[in-house]
Amino acid sequence: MGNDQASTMKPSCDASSAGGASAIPRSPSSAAGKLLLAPSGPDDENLLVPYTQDWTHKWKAPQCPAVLQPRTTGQVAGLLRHCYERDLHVVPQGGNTGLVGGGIPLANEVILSLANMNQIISFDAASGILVCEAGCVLEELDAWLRPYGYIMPLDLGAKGSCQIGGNVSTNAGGLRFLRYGSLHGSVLGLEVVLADGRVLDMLSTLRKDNTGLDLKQIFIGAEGTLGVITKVSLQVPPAPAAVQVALVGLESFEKVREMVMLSKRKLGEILSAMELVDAAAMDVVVGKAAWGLRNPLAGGSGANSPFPFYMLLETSGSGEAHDREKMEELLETALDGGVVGDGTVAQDLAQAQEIWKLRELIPVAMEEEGRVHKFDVSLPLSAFYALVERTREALEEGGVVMGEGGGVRVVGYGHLGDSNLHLNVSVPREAPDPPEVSRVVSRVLPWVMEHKGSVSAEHGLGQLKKAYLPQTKSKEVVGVMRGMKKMLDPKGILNPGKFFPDDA
Ligand SMILES: O=C(O)CC[C@@H](O)C(=O)O
Ligand SMILES: [Zn+2]
Repeated sequence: MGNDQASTMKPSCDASSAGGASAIPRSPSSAAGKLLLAPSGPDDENLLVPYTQDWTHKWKAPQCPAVLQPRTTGQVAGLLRHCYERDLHVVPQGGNTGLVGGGIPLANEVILSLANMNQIISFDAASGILVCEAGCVLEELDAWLRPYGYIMPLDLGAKGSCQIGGNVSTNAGGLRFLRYGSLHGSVLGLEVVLADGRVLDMLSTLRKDNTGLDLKQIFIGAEGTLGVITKVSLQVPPAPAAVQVALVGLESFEKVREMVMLSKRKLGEILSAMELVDAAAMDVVVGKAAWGLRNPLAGGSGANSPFPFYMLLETSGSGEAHDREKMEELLETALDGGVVGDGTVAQDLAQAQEIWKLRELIPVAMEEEGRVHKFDVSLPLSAFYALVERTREALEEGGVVMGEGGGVRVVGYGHLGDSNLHLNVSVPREAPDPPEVSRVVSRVLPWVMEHKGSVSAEHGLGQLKKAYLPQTKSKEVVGVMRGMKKMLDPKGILNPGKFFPDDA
């Protein structure tokens, strides 16, 4: 592509061959040309399943008459106007990769899929400003930008399926957050269709614009309750010329905290990711023999995971030799000072990808273990891992059978650099949760609140956590949020029963 200003192009990359694609299933591309998917007989029974259920099998729409698949903003507006006039409820849906049930109907809502709106509208290679439709798949956008020397400012395990409109609607965080920050900063503009079909053109491509309220911000993270995002304008960062990836093993969480400080000090502005994997999480991923992954720090010990903690460190900079030297110097200092027990720096891209897989595939590996209670929380580093230990201890004290082979597994991992912990508790799928498990998992989020954390760091509220909104925000704040909902969607047709608690 020779032009600086690309226009109306479909991302050409095949995500399944783009490398590093996760095993999170791709949502099927909708049948070309059709604007509506609706079962018309028994043969069509499973037609809507990819839209009405999520990949973790936790959320399932009891009844969904149809999936709407518009191709243009005008069609989205027309469909919403139609639904608004008839009081039909609508669930906007991107790649259906969310983890809190935000994109799955609760009753008989229709689904409005943005998958067919997947065109790149423009890209300015000098400023790095991308404008595209909401249904573009994240990984395809990233691959499309690479030849221009740019990347997407966010990266998630679900990149092969998730769509940029869904990312923005849920204010998704992910693996590059530490470096490029929140979508509240990267998104420059949005086009949004309101419940009654009015189109809000806020598709600015300016980095600076102090005229009036920055209205687009209220739609970022609103989970489709205030309007449907149809187009997105983004500031995308230059692709780093040099990337280093290291994995270190540590003997205690106290050492992890020391390493966080040391890494920040030694790597400074080139530090781009700092992820935590505990031994239990490492065991689960390496234990999937068919995946052929190995812990590079396992040595000859025979154990999958000789250390209780691992940190994945990544730098993104512009000088290969300089960045490598910095990473090696960090490891040397950390080893000499007894902060880490062992460490390795990836020698090439393949090794770097292998290390990243050990982290990115944890949610997929846990899904194979059973039904997973997922907790996505922010906690001060002083309380960070205590939550995992406390959960494990409480289950053990309650006599719950733990470990592999049908037991309950508790793993802790996440975006350490952002103080974002993912605590996953898997239970065997076949049986309902033992009462002791239910009791312990019900105590997790109250504990997080007691320790001044957030009950949803990056996954949103959806159905799963909507009850927590009034517990984490004041009455006045929730009141203003409700007022905005009333003003923009007075009939409450958009994503009903999500985000807002039933009784607030
Ligand atoms: O499944 C989870 O609990 C976390 C998923 C995702 O946010 C991740 O960081 O891998
Ligand atoms: Zn995450």
